[in-house]
Amino acid sequence: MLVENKLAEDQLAKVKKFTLLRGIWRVGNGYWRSQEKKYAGLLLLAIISLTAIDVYLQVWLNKWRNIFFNTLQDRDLAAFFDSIFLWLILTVAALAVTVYQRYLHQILELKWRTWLTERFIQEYLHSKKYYYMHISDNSIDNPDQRMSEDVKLFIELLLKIFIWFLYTLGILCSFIIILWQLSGSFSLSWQEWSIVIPGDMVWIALGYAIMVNLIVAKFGQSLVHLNFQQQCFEANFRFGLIRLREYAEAIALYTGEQRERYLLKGYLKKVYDNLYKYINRQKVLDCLIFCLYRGAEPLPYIITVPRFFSGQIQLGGLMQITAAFDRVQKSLTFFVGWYKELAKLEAIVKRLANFMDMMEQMRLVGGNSAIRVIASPDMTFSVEGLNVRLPNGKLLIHDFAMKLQAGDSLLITGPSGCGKSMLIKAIAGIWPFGEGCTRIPHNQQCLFLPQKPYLPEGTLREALLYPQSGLTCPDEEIVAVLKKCNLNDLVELLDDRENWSHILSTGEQQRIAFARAILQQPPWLFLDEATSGLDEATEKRLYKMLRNELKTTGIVSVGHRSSLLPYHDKILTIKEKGGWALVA
Ligand SMILES: Nc1ncnc2c1ncn2[C@@H]1O[C@H](COP(=O)(O)OP(=O)(O)OP(=O)(O)O)[C@@H](O)[C@H]1O
Repeated sequence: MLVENKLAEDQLAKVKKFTLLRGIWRVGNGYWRSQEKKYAGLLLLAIISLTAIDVYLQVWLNKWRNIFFNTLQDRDLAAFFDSIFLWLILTVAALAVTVYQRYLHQILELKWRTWLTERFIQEYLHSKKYYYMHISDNSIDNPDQRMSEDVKLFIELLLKIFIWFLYTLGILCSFIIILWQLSGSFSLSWQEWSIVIPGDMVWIALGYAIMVNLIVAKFGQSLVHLNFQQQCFEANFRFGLIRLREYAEAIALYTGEQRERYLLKGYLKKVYDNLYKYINRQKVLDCLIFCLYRGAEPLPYIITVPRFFSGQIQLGGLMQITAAFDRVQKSLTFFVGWYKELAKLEAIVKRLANFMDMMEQMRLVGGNSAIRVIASPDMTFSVEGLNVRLPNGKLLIHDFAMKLQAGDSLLITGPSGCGKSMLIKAIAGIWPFGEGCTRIPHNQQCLFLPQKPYLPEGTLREALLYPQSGLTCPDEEIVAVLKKCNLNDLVELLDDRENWSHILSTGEQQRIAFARAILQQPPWLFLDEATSGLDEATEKRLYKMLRNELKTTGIVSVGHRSSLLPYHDKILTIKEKGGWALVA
């Protein structure tokens, strides 16, 4: 279909244009413009201030090294104990700063995560996007994982990297100044030209860090892609396990264990293969990082020791220089240590941005649907020029039209797979693929009873009144309806909390759906093979009850059995090649 192809192209173009910063902004900026922005801003400010204090304490600890080692060299016991006391004060201060910085960091993480997850859930449920994603051809994998795991990791990693970046920047700026002050100089001469360059240690640290960053960036690039794939494979494997649990009974009845093992093995193999590649790549990177870090350790000693031996600096100075060099060098190679985390963040941001794009596209699928759903000027339910299509554009039903008054009933029949379920969904206004117009009486509730009813977790009473959360109904009325639907055994269980869709038989669930319809008295009722699990006598009884209890309700049913004919005054037969015939 044209809309779908266009959406797929847009999707591809967006993935190609993806950059990490743009992706982070897209996923994360909403929170900082939300109602919580002031509180979040204060928290962030407190965290940044504590980070700055931490940097300040580190600078002091560096100065302390100079003092401490000089007391050793001078064999000055009183000064030695003074320096130990200073160390104690600095350590206690560092402890308080670290603990509170971490505490506030976690609070911010929690608030942001809750906000963002709620936002995703709200968006996902809005305009039936969850449903369009479910029926679309080019949808994304595992939206559930994206809303739970990916959102959590996104915020965890982003805040961690941001705070570390600030901390490292603070350390870098402070220690570059210290190192510059403590450094010696070197001279370059060529023919009669000679130039003295101060800050030898700073230049060496800088040169070394550039080299390390370039090497690691080259080797680490493939980790981003492997990480992205890993998240998908892990999610697919988890989804396979969930399906096994969900369809446990059917699989057991088919004795499909071997086939399931084969499928799960397939998912697991992908997880294993990709992780194996990742681990191998990581091994090379770890080896490189280790060599590059260790390689830098003797550098400051080698360069500074001549000044120490010649008496230009004391032992404390030597120790302070090496510590400062270590700090500067490590800060400059920040990217190296965080490459793994950045790779992970990039993969997660891609998945979340991709999910947001898909939700946007699903909004368009709903909003741009050429099946217009408009309010009917009177109490009639009508359809005009309706073409029903598959998501790929294939036409199933051509130019359908009908008009129903309140209390009318229509039965849709036809061979299996001809498009009856899609037609009833299109009439009810939830199938977006096709063209035409559906007029639904303004503000009138349409209740849909599918072949497999949905019973939410909770009490049986809540399941009966679903989706009306605020609806209350006297017990006598509920009991009477349950009895009419031949569900006497459930009367005692009204307030029991169970996973009803696992406990009740398909026929019982279908009878619950009928009870729901009687209790809620909707003006329009759609039944898609809603009695397929029932014997003919029960089906007859329930339809009779529907007609008696819901006299003004318009009913549209899909069904195969001829026993349904007497309960409907119009019969629609779907024929081959999109044809149809309506008999009143
Ligand atoms: N989300 C979907 N994406 C692509 N094709 C679909 C989708 N849902 C259903 N189909 C296909 O559309 C066709 C019509 O499906 P539909 O469920 O409307 O048939 P039906 O007439 O109700 O069949 P039955 O009587 O067996 O329930 C089928 O060939 C089905 O495979």
